[in-house]
Amino acid sequence: MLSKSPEITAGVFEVDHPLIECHLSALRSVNTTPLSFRSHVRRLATLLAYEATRDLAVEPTPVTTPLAETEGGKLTNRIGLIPILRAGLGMVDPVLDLIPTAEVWHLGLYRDEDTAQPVEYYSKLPPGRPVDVALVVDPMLATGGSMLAALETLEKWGVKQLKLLSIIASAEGIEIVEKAYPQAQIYVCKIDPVLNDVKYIVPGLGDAGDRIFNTLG
Ligand SMILES: O=P(O)(O)OC[C@H]1O[C@H](OP(=O)(O)OP(=O)(O)O)[C@H](O)[C@@H]1O
Ligand SMILES: O=c1cc[nH]c(=O)[nH]1
Ligand SMILES: [Mg+2]
Repeated sequence: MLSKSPEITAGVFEVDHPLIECHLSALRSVNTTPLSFRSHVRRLATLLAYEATRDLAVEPTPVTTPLAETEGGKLTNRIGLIPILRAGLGMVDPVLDLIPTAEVWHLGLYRDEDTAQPVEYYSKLPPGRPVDVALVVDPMLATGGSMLAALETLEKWGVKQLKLLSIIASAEGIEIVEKAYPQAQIYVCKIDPVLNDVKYIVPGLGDAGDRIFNTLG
């Protein structure tokens, strides 16, 4: 009999792994083309998702192999994959490859360039039918404003378990989100030390959405 209900620990997890280190370096580089930028985002999202899904509940399920009956496992809960548009879209396919049964619910938020405040422009969550576990994906967590706005929407929807996946977060953004949502699990590849005067993460990687979609101008 499988016994797979690992303990759920809230907090911030900076995932330390040689492959993350290498792909993140390539992602940061100003010389990385949009084509490789997208592929490094996908690889990093896969590695983050592997860590972030470690404690998902699994229930036993019978499997018939060509040779015998055996016992396998299947995910117990409804999993929602929540990309914050636009940049979060770059992390959807790799996570969906790992969890093909996940429901994808998009949240449209952009950061006003002058105020750095989040502006919501898309949300179509069906009232009364929240997922059990939300994996919120956005490569960048800078001031934390966009993530906080997304979490507020998901909390109102009724989601109980919140898992946030960002490739780079700023130290101050993470502190703000952790304080507001101490029950959330936050998975990041790297916590960078500062925001500059226009609230970009330094050293960071620039504007993730523009680099994914080749809209730097
Ligand atoms: O923590 P914050 O200070 O809120 O900043 C982070 C947000 O900014 C970026 O999105 P952006 O507003 O550039 O939109 P885009 O994905 O459409 O480019 C990023 O992908 C986050 O959503
Ligand atoms: O450094 C940052 C901050 C916000 N959004 C980004 O894409 N990058
Ligand atoms: Mg952007």
